Amino acid sequence: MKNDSLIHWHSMFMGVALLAAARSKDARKRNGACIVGPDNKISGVGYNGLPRGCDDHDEHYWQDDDSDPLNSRHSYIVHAEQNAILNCTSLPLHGSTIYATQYPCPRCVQSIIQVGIKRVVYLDKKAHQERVNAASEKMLADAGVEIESLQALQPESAEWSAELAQFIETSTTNR
Ligand SMILES: O=c1[nH]c(=O)n([C@H]2C[C@H](O)[C@@H](COP(=O)(O)O)O2)cc1CO
Ligand SMILES: [Zn+2]
Repeated sequence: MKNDSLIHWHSMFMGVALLAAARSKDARKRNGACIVGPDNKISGVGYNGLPRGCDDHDEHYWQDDDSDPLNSRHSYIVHAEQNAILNCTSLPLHGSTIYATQYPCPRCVQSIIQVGIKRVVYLDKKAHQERVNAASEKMLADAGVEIESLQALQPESAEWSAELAQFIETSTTNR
């Protein structure tokens, strides 16, 4: 008998992004991203973390001094969206959609545009990063890349994703 009880495509792809986020070692924020082709095939997944070979246990990488690039975590962490692009298993990414757990920063937006991704679907948007988000938004608009919140696109998927995020948050303890 056929089972009609299944999740929406948007839930699946944001769910994959959230599962990837659960692998992140960043105690401040765990982000994930999933790139999907027009045929609903996943071509790349990533989460925020240090480049390969850089030791996660080296506290130097996680320092918070933004006045000194050598001692700032921002010099070292590869963003989730960037990792999803770098990890992609099929090219080109023209016409793809990227599902991101967070509204992408301008640097990631540059890469998103340059590889030909045509749509961004995000889960959360940090209100206090209004100016940064506006910079991302301007580039995306000028480049003709659509950006929409999962909440606006598919409210049920957004609700489902928020529950999954909560479950991951409470159930991941270094396993
Ligand atoms: O778009 C993003 N994608 C992404 O993976 N991140 C990562 C970088 C850091 O590891 C973590 C927290 O970012 P921040 O320190 O900029 O608040 O989330 C952060 C952003 C937004 O800045
Ligand atoms: Zn970014």
